[in-house]
Amino acid sequence: MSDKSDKTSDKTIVAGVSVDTRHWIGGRRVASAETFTDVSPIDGRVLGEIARGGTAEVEAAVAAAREAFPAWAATPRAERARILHAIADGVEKRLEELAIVETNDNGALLRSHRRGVMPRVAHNFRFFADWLLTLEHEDFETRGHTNHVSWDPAGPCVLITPWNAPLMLATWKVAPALAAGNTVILKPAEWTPLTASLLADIAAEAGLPAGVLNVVQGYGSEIGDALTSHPDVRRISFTGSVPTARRIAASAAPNLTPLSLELGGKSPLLVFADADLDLAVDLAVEQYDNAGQVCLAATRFLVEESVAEEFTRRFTEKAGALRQGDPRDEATDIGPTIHPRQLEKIDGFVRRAVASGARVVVGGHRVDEQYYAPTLLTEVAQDSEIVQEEVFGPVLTLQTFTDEDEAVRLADDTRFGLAATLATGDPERAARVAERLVAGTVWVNCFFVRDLQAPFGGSRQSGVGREGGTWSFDFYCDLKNTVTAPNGWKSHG
Ligand SMILES: NC(=O)C1=CN([C@@H]2O[C@H](COP(=O)(O)OP(=O)(O)OC[C@H]3O[C@@H](n4cnc5c(N)ncnc54)[C@H](O)[C@@H]3O)[C@@H](O)[C@H]2O)C=CC1
Ligand SMILES: O=C(O)/C=C/C=C(\O)C(=O)O
Repeated sequence: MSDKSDKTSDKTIVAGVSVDTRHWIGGRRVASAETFTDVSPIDGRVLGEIARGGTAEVEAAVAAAREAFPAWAATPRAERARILHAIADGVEKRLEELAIVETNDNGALLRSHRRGVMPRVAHNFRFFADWLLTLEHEDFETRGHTNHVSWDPAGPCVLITPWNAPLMLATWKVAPALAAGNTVILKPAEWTPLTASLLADIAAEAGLPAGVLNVVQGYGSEIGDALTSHPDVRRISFTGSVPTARRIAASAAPNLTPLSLELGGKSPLLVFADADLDLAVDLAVEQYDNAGQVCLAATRFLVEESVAEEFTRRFTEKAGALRQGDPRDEATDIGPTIHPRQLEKIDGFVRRAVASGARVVVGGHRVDEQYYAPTLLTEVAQDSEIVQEEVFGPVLTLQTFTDEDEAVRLADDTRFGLAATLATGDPERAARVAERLVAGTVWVNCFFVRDLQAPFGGSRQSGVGREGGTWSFDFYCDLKNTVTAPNGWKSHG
């Protein structure tokens, strides 16, 4: 680790935007002796050489977060909220830059970043700033004693985030952690390190004190183990894969550091014969969003047998009209996968499925080493790998069912439980089925309607805990109940 805070060579220019490639620790830019290469999934072009952190950078970042904690925790809520709104202002001011850098870094559609994702980044800060100010628990009495519940800041929080929606998912965690009065060490995914660095600039410009937000860059376990096993870390929030979550849980276990885990899914889309079939097909085609690299994606279509043929016909027609290509082009519907390694993984899933009897209805092949054709497979067994495991690419399966019980049985028969989507014209059926499904979120005749007030997370191996609204504050705070004797002085109740 070395301090090279004056060197302009520690910046890279991405689509005309200057991005610092060093860590952000204690309000200073910090370089590492080693770097890693960040490439664009659009065309494999090198975007920059990024500081490759390890134990020394983690020690420095945790120390900075620990030092900054008491003052930030003591900062009045209204002032914390004001600074979070100023960060949101900064995000909105630089929205176009953030959108173009993110698209170059993770390959998701520029039009989505401009119009959907980056506005949500700003909203994450505004929402949690405002929610903080409403956070009250009514005092209540126990045999004349008053119970007062408070949300106390917990301390330094480690936030580890993935590449599929880098800044959106990072700020989902950063905003409530900061609002709660904690300090943060953010580690973005090594495939998408850039917008986290821009966030550090924006936060500093907004007046966030040094050390309150730290950004460390580096490879998964190379830097991750030091972060997650650190005894001074009070919370760990992680979004990513199940194997990494297991490793993080093991690393955090000796300190009993509380964890929030938002993991993968294998969510179903249930289409009943009484559904509006055009709506069902629209919902189905949406599952190719972000080239299928969305944890919430309903990747398993379960369609009532009597409408399966017509559903498949309409889906095939609609999917065939999708335009795959450069995500910077406004006309593109599906961009690249994040990395050739991810594409290899996707292709492996499809080849193994076909070898074991799956029939390709749509796609089923790579376009080149970055782009995978949107794919639909049918004639897949419930216990097959392609039905049970998360692919995280534009690969969907279709199975049929004959009645509601079978639909629910198939829907619930994986180790995941993140989300489920229903298409039905019968509100009573919707209520009945929703109640029986194991899922953190159920959408009825809609998809991806998200509200930060709602609890968000997964059941079974899709996660541990919920974030969103008050649930975020429950996680990022040490809840305390202060019991006061009648008249404020009598003891033992
Ligand atoms: N939101 C989601 O549900 C996501 C799910 N995935 C799933 O995971 C699969 C693999 O993708 P990866 O990028 O390899 O996911 P991953 O779970 O390995 O990476 C996510 C984050 O964890 C970090 N990380 C990795 N090892 C760590 C460790 N030992 N300690 C602390 N942090 C660590 C990474 O650097 C990254 O920031 C995907 O194919 C997909 O199935 C991936 C990204 C997001
Ligand atoms: O957009 C959201 O609210 C949540 C998105 C979550 C994912 O896409 C993910 O973790 O993969």
